[in-house]
Amino acid sequence: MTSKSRWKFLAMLALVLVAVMVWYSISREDRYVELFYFPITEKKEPCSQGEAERQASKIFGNHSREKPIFLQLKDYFWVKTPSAYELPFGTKGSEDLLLRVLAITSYSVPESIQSLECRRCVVVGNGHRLRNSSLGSVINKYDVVIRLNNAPVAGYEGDVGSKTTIRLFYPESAHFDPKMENNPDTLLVLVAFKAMDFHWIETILSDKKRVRKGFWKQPPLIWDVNPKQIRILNPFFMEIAADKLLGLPIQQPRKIKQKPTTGLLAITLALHLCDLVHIAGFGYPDAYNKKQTIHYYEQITLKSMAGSGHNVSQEAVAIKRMLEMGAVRNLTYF
Ligand SMILES: CC(=O)N[C@H]1[C@H]([C@H](O)[C@H](O)CO)O[C@](OP(=O)(O)OC[C@H]2O[C@@H](n3ccc(N)nc3=O)[C@H](O)[C@@H]2O)(C(=O)O)C[C@@H]1O
Ligand SMILES: CC(=O)N[C@@H]1[C@@H](O)[C@H](O[C@@H]2O[C@H](CO)[C@H](O)[C@H](O)[C@H]2O)[C@@H](CO)O[C@H]1O
Repeated sequence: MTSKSRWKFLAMLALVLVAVMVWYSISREDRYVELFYFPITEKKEPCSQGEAERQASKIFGNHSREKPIFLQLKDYFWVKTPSAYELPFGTKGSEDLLLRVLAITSYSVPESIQSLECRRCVVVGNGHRLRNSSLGSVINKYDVVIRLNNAPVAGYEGDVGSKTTIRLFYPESAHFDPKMENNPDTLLVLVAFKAMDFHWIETILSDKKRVRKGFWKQPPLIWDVNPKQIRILNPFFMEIAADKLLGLPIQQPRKIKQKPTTGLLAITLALHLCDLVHIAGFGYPDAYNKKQTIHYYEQITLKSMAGSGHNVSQEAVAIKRMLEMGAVRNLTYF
């Protein structure tokens, strides 16, 4: 081989190598390397009482832990607790509807959670990263498993587990067959975004005439749940997720409503309820990755989220910050 053709050969080799590297990085779900991933052991994680509280106080301030997780009748019946903001950041203007809902639901944190010496929690996001993760048995080992919206477990147990301690939802995200996707004692926690969300749960639980208008997607008209399972999330957590994690304005013009995703809200909640907070299934593809499906259970892309009022890149920054400071740990990659 002459020296000229040797150089040609080496240049070709380098080109092929670069092409393979580019192909590899594009074929990945997105361009993040496996940052903030920790290997999973079969043992229960060591749990330090008060750890999440210490971390939460750094992010949300010292007094956020004093807030009740769920709204209580006594705060709206005898004493009319004033709220500075309207839904979804407060209850201002929705008190009457809320009062009727609180009269037929409950607010207690179940004894099974109260009695734990140290609360190990995992928040399971709906992200595609859970697919083929085989994390099911790991997820089932946590004391509290928090799930979101209509994310299924049936048929996905190997990847996402089958235990659901808490599920956050709103009418448009309620699963039509709640018995199939939850356990008999799962707490179904309503995240209210508008007064109609209180009205919907009232009509369901009291079997009153359903209202079809006022929702961006038709919620269930019949919903087979036990009222004892229902809780109403304190909108305070939506307020601090928006303010302290995303720096969003709380008072916004009616049309442009920026708000945290339900997953970010769930992490905020977990940092107030738990001693240890792990997450799994969080992280969106990059915006240019238009064909990548976002859920572990259905084929939809980022396009479906246009008009949702979420800024997923800003949320990724907030989650990375929490991972870096050790407030939460990640079972999948980010
Ligand atoms: C069309 C639409 O409005 N989609 C919204 C859906 C939809 O309403 C429900 O799935 C019910 O069908 O709900 C949302 O979210 P969604 O139900 O998709 O996902 C729940 C939470 O998981 C985290 N997630 C999800 C996918 C992904 N690739 N990475 C993630 O990190 C997010 O934190 C997300 O909140 C929602 O409530 O936040 C936000 C989505 O914008
Ligand atoms: C004013 C109004 O109803 N806006 C709707 C948004 O709330 C809704 O976003 C969705 O609103 C939900 C609350 O109802 C959750 O925040 C969810 O994460 C978010 O995606 C989008 C969905 O495509 O449709 C608009 O018409």
